[in-house]
Amino acid sequence: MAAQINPSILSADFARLAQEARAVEGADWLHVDVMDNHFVPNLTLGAPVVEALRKATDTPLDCHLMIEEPDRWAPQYVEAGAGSVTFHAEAAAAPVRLAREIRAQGARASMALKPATPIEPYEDLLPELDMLLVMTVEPGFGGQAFLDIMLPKIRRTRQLIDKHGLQMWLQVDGGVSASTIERCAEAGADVFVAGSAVYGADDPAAAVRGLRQQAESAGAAHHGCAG
Ligand SMILES: O=C(CO)[C@@H](O)[C@H](O)COP(=O)(O)O
Repeated sequence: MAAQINPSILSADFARLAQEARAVEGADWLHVDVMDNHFVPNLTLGAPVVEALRKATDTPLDCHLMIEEPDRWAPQYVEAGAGSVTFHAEAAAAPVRLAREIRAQGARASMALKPATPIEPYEDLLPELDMLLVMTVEPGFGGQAFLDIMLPKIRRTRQLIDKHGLQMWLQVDGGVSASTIERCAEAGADVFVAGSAVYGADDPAAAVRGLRQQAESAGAAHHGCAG
């Protein structure tokens, strides 16, 4: 399977969300950043907007919950139409139970790690997940500079996924652009969230195609990314 490019609607025009969602048709998933002003210092949208987006586009929704108490709230996002739900390791009270609940509802279960959170304590949890998200900026805002220091963590996460023979996806998010995507792909990522690099481009759909091509040339399609 090819590398996946997930445009982040955090960089879109929130007054024109439906059109902005359709502007990136051809993307693999639409990345929806849910922020509660507690887990991160920013506030975006909730389940009713996810439900509206679901009706506005055929692109599946990849919801990244940057919220406290994901154990309580994540199921609402599956009900609203998310095809993938990512909760944060730092916020989940019972990550195994939560991942199982998301999967039982019929969505893909994913867990995110903030830059300072190591992957190693979560090794035994990986089989419960469909995707692991390594944040490459501090969560909260689009348009930040990519943290190169996260590349070794991406590599170590890829090694753990391969060690266990898992088919799960490895997503990166934050500062992913034409200048950084190849480094992420070489390190082992196969799902790429890009906000400003897509919505800041004159032609967002062409930006998605360009990023995908770069990621695949750098090796992202060879990491065992399975649909
Ligand atoms: O989750 C986040 C930020 O917390 C990201 O999804 C950003 O929205 C990505 O934006 P760029 O760094 O690509 O501009």
